[in-house]
Amino acid sequence: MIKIDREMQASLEAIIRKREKAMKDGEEVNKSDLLGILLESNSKEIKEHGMSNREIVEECYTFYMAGQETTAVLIVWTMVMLSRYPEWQSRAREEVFQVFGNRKPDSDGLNRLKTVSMILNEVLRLYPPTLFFSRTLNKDIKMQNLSLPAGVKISLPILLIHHDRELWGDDAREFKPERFSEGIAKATKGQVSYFPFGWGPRMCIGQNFSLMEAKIFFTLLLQRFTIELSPAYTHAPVNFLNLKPMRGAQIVLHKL
Ligand code: HEM
Repeated sequence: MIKIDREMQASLEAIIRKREKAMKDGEEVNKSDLLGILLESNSKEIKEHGMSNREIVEECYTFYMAGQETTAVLIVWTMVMLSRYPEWQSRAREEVFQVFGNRKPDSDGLNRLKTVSMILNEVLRLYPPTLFFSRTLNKDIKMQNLSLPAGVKISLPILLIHHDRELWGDDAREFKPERFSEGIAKATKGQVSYFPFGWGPRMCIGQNFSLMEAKIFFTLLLQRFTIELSPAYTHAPVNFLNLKPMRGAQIVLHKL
C-alpha cells in the first residue's frame, strides 16, 4: 500500500508539473477540468493563501480515490444485477429508448430516467461501494440511555443498515428496485436508513456527478447491447477499500 501510495503521489506530481509548465509557456491548456481549476485559482491566490503543490496533489488524490473506484464498482454491480434480473434490464432499456431513442444522452433526458434511477438506488442499497464512514465526537453526547464521551470514534455501518430487516422488511436482502418507485424518502419512510453517500455536512460532494456518470454509461450501453453474466462469474462480494466482486465480474455483451 505504501509503495502504491508513493507511486500515485509521484505520478500526480508529474502531471501537475507538466500542466504548470504548459501554463507558464503560454500553451493552450484545459482550464475547465479539476486540475485546471485548482491551478488557475491557486495562481491567483498564491501570494497569500495559495495551496502548495503538495496540497494540490492531495486534493487530486482525494478526488481520484473518492471518485474513481466508487463509481466504477457501482457500474460493475449494476451490470451484475441487470444480468441477473433480465426483466429489469428490459425495463431500463425500454426507458432509455423512450427518452433518447438512438440519440446521445443529454442532462435533461438523464433527469427523466426514473427506472434507471430506481435500479441504481437499489444497487447502492445492496452493494454500497463504501461500507462505512466515521465521525469523531467533539463533545460528550447522550443518545437515549447511551452516554458517549468526546474523542470517541463512531463508525456508521452503511452496509449493515441497508440490509437490516427491521428497517427494510423481510425482503431486505432481495433486489427490488420498485422500493424506490416513489423516491428515497418514501422507501425509507423518512428514517435515516439509506446513506450510500454518507450523511450530514460532510456527505459526498460527488453524489450527483457519479449518478450522472452511471446513467450516461447505462444509456450508451443499453442502446447497443444486451448484457449477460458469463458462467465463469462467481458471486463473492469482498471489502477491499470498496465493496467489489472478489473474482471480478465476467460479463458477456451481445450486440442488439
Ligand atoms: C458511487 C459513487 C460514490 C460513493 C458511493 C461515494 C461515497 C462517499 C461516502 C460514503 C463519503 C463519506 C461521506 C461522509 O463522511 O459523510 C464520501 C465522501 C467524499 N466523496 Fe464520494 N462517493 C462516490 C463518488 C464520488 C465522486 C465521483 C467524487 C468526486 C468527483 C467523490 C468525492 C468525495 C469527496 C471529496 C468526499 C469527502 C467529502 C468531505 O469530507 O467533505 N465521491 N463519498
